[in-house]
Amino acid sequence: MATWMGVKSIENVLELTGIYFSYENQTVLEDVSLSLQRGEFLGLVGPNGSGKSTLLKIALGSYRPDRGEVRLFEQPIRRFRQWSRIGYVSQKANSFNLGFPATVWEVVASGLYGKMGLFRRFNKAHRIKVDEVIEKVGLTPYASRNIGKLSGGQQQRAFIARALVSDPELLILDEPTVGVDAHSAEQFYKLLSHYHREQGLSLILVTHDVGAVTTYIDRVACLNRRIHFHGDSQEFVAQQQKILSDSYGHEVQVVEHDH
Ligand SMILES: Nc1ncnc2c1ncn2[C@@H]1O[C@H](COP(=O)(O)OP(=O)(O)OP(=O)(O)O)[C@@H](O)[C@H]1O
Repeated sequence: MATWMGVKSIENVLELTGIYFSYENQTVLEDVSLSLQRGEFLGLVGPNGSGKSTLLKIALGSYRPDRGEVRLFEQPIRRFRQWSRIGYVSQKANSFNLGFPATVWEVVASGLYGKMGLFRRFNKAHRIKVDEVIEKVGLTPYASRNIGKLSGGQQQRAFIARALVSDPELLILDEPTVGVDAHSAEQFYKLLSHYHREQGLSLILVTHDVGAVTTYIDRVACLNRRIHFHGDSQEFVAQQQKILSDSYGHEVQVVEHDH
């Protein structure tokens, strides 16, 4: 973290400024600015097709915006090289190829490749790390099982473990609880909350589960082509019907989590 005369300045792990993006002739993002400070847990909500996944892909450098600037860990994205500081779990993890011949352990261990260089030889410390993360996500009994033989929720936990095994500072999750039952989703939010609180992990969670947003998350951004709200989750809760009807264009029923 940058310091000047002993005063800690706040570090943005992600900063998007004035982003515009179109697919062929469809404008998907218009003047979107959003930032995430170190240690923040941001929920990104918005209706289907509102540009959430596109925005994440821009943040991760997969797409280049038509206009605007992306900064990661205070560096312009074109100069950023430390990709192992960022973990990403895409929506596609939900539709993983069930025939893929790898065990849970191997899938999780593959998350270390980025840090290991060319020869990819696991030493004892690597193996301990993989075992630890598998235990944290509650998959120890399934470690040697083929990933395709797990339930959707268990597979999802394996993909989170793969993203966490390299100790990222920022974790980006695109709708990780789709197709996961309510109890598993709750466990999953608790796990994220643990990493957030205990290890200061910065998180962006794309979700349609507005109830989770209000329970576990510090800040909320509501996107529908433009940012319709960006602020504290308390403030979001206080005004959520208005914010959601502005951005979704209709009344939204909010399911409260029971805490
Ligand atoms: N590769 C693509 N080519 C053309 N159009 C696309 C492409 N990907 C997404 N779109 C369109 O861009 C818009 C934004 O899509 P995006 O996936 O970013 O939305 P989203 O908010 O993540 O949606 P959801 O909540 O349904 O996952 C949608 O209208 C979508 O149809």
